[in-house]
Amino acid sequence: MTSQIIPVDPFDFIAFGGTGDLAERKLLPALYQRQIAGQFTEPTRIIGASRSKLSNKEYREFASKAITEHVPEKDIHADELQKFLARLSYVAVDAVSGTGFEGLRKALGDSERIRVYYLAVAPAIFGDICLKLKDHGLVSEQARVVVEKPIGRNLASAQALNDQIGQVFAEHQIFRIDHYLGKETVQNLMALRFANALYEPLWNSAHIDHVQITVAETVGLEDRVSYYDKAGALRDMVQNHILQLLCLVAMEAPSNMDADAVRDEKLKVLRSLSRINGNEASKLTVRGQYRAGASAGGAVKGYAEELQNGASPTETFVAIKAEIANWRWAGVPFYLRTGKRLATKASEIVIEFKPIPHSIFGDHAGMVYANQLVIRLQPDEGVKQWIMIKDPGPGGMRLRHVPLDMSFAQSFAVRNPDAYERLVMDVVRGNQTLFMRRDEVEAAWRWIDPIHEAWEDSGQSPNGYTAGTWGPSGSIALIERDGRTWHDPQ
Ligand SMILES: NC(=O)C1=CN([C@@H]2O[C@H](COP(=O)(O)OP(=O)(O)OC[C@H]3O[C@@H](n4cnc5c(N)ncnc54)[C@H](OP(=O)(O)O)[C@@H]3O)[C@@H](O)[C@H]2O)C=CC1
Ligand SMILES: O=C1O[C@H](COP(=O)(O)O)[C@@H](O)[C@H](O)[C@H]1O
Repeated sequence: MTSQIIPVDPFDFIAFGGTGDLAERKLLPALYQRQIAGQFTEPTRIIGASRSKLSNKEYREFASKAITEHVPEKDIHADELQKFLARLSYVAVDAVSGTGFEGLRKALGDSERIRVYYLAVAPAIFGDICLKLKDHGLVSEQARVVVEKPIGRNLASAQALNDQIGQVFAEHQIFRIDHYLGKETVQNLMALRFANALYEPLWNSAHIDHVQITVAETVGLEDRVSYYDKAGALRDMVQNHILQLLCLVAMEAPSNMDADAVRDEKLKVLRSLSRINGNEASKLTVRGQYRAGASAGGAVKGYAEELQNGASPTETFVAIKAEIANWRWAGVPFYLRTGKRLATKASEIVIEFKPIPHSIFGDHAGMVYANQLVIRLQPDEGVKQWIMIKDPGPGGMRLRHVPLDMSFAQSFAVRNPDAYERLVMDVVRGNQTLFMRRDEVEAAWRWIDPIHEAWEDSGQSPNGYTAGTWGPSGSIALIERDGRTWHDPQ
């Protein structure tokens, strides 16, 4: 099966932070993949911009290495790589002092082409870059700016950051990226819900018992100590990725796929989340921090040991029982959990339907399990609808719980593009459907901030958990005291 590639108009892609980790591991490989997929039209250019004094040749060497290391070998073709490198140039700029912006203006010239300013830099300098772009006359109507998470560390700082960016770019030019929205199965969740008549009549509190969202990672701190220790799992993963997933599960059908139609519906969900205040935080949330243990077959250090400077109150795991106070979802818990150094790397959404009201099969037929819809985001993207069937063959009526399995890799022989590939092309097209609007980001912080405040006020530390497990025992208690169980991804 082939997928249809729709070429985009020629564009200039300016990667601020073009020498950083994100550019190396994600942006340059994603742009290369879109080129070999045939999505570029000419003349498309990519300009790296950061403080290091590099020549064009040296930046091309950096990009060549990034692509060789982060693109699968089968996709590396010498002629395509040369063609890609020929698009690249580099300008040394310092966003704080402002040096180099004149050079950037010269490199861009007077073209009317689409300009994508991708801010792959620390949020502290987003405002500086935007203002300097404006001062140098580099913000045309065709310009877009892409900002990475985290947008702030609480509501006040997010508002300040949004104000700074908003002084220079109009909201329709601002692309707040959440790479989870570019994942294939996340978009498929919308197709599943809104392109099928089957689920919608059941998609409410009359038929759904609860929802689980698990985003589990096996990695630890990696080399992101300075960022992660100030952020923690709630800010790093829940405020953005997990709440976005929750929105897509819980939102009403938008009237169409236009950006604002979709974002209006997500915003209503965020605003309907029941606040978790001081007293409730100890009952409805669990924090953890990994201790030494085993991961991917080897011994790994605990978080505090990795930090080197000792103890830290930062959580590397969080589980939350969330409620959405509206007609569709009242009384349906959404259990959310994410953590580093867990038993496996996997992300899943589980929709558990209510059990049948009465079993007619008697004691010998075996258990009757509730139907579950399991949406697997990664790895092995796909959807499984668990149902009860009769165990095949003679010997009476015995029941079995089996999945109707739609694994995308098996069903479709097409390459599954990385989230950044899809999202970067959407920026060029000017399609904001899969990007967060200012009010969404701020509504998410309004829900997150009281949880943080409650944790700080409690003076308690996160509970320890052994690396390579499913988090602290309190997380299991959080769901089991409601008579339910976590569905641990395999
Ligand atoms: N890495 C990842 O996987 C993810 C990153 N993000 C976000 O992306 C952004 C970038 O992260 P990451 O790539 O990891 O960070 P890095 O620290 O690896 O890179 C930062 C980049 O910014 C440049 N830079 C720093 N100061 C200035 C300045 N004053 N003027 C111009 N350029 C500057 C650096 O180059 P130089 O020193 O040469 O100036 C470098 O290229 C952050 O906001 C991060 O939170 C979000 C999700 C995932
Ligand atoms: O944004 C982030 O996401 C990654 C996990 O992304 P995934 O696509 O590998 O699931 C996480 O490791 C990182 O801490 C966070 O900043």
